[in-house]
Amino acid sequence: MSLHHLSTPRLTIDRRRAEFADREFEDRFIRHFLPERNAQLKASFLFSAGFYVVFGLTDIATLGPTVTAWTMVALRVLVALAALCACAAIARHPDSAAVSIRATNTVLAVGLGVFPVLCWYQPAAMSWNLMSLALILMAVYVIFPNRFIYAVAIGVVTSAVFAAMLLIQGLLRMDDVVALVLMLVLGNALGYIAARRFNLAQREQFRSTMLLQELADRDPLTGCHNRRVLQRGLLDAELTRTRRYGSALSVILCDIDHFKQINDTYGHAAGDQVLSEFAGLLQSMVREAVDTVIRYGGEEFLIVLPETELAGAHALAERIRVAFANAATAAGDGSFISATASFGVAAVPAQHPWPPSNFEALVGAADDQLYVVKRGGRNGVRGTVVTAAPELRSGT
Ligand SMILES: Nc1nc2c(ncn2[C@@H]2O[C@H](COP(=O)(O)OP(=O)(O)OP(=O)(O)O)[C@@H](O)[C@H]2O)c(=O)[nH]1
Repeated sequence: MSLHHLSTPRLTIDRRRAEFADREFEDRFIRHFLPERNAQLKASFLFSAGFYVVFGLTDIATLGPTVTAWTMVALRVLVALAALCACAAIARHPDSAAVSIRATNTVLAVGLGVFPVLCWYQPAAMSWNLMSLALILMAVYVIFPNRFIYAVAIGVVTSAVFAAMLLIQGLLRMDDVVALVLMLVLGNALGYIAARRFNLAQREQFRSTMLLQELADRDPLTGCHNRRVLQRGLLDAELTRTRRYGSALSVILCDIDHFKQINDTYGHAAGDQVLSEFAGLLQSMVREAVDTVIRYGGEEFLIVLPETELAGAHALAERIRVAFANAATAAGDGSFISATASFGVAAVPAQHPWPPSNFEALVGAADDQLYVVKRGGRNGVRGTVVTAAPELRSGT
């Protein structure tokens, strides 16, 4: 789950390609719909495999039980096998968008590569076969989920191959050839329009959903993320990464000191101003697109620092502490408000043998450190490495 601002360029849809201009965001979109897409693909593969094989009966009926007819049936079975292998690949790699797209293109390439061979040997049925192709083209564009540009490339190349075949065979009258080629053009044009509209509409809907989610995940006063991102599993996902790859992870819990006094002295609006300047300072001092600042409580913020050891997190907290203590917020009446903040740091070191299994343990450890700083006079930083057993924690 990525939590970084959805900037306008990331959300731009390249209307020519009918996908997001930003590759990473497009991948996110594809991953979002991958389970649905794979289910549709499997159903389409199985349906087309059955259909392809059943139509072998027409080969036998047209050509009789000849070697050519049986070769055609064998080719049809080959296509069905390719479709079954694609289903198996998708089932084995349900999380891989690349496998899903490769499986689609392989089945389409095998199926549409075999089809001209079948048609070549049944010249008498060419008109019917070309009409079937026009319908198959619609499936290529709208039934098999694929990247729009791949669907267009497959549709156009297949149609060109058939047009060339008609001309090379030279069995049909020129006016029939023109009518059939026009039908293929129409099939491609309708498929193109339908697929483009569908791909654009799906992306526009996804963009709206992401923007709404972004709004719901943000605190309106400070622009920081709110606690919903923790409920949605941000920190748990980071902990999973830590467990899987042995990478370090730190959190800083920080709280403005005597904030109630600021409110009482200067008023709630000035308090809000101090809060949003503190949040702005936090956001400006962390790594963009890597760290996450969350408004954890009223005047309490949680900073999540992936791949950061205790020393690095402690140093960052200290830099923020000094910067905030030296800053002043302009109150509405022309006076300036100075404030300090306290920081509790908790870190899971790289290759930790027992990283915590949930974020509460990590945040709880940072909270304990923050509490000690508050009790010790505030305006300070204290950190700990999180161990499996709370009693083994060591303060720094
Ligand atoms: N202006 C403003 N005040 C808030 C907001 N959210 C919480 N507060 C206030 O923040 C204050 C927090 O007070 P306390 O929890 O007593 O903590 P404190 O005064 O900062 O004292 P220490 O944390 O012990 O240093 C309360 O008065 C809340 O009303 C907010 O969004 N805006």
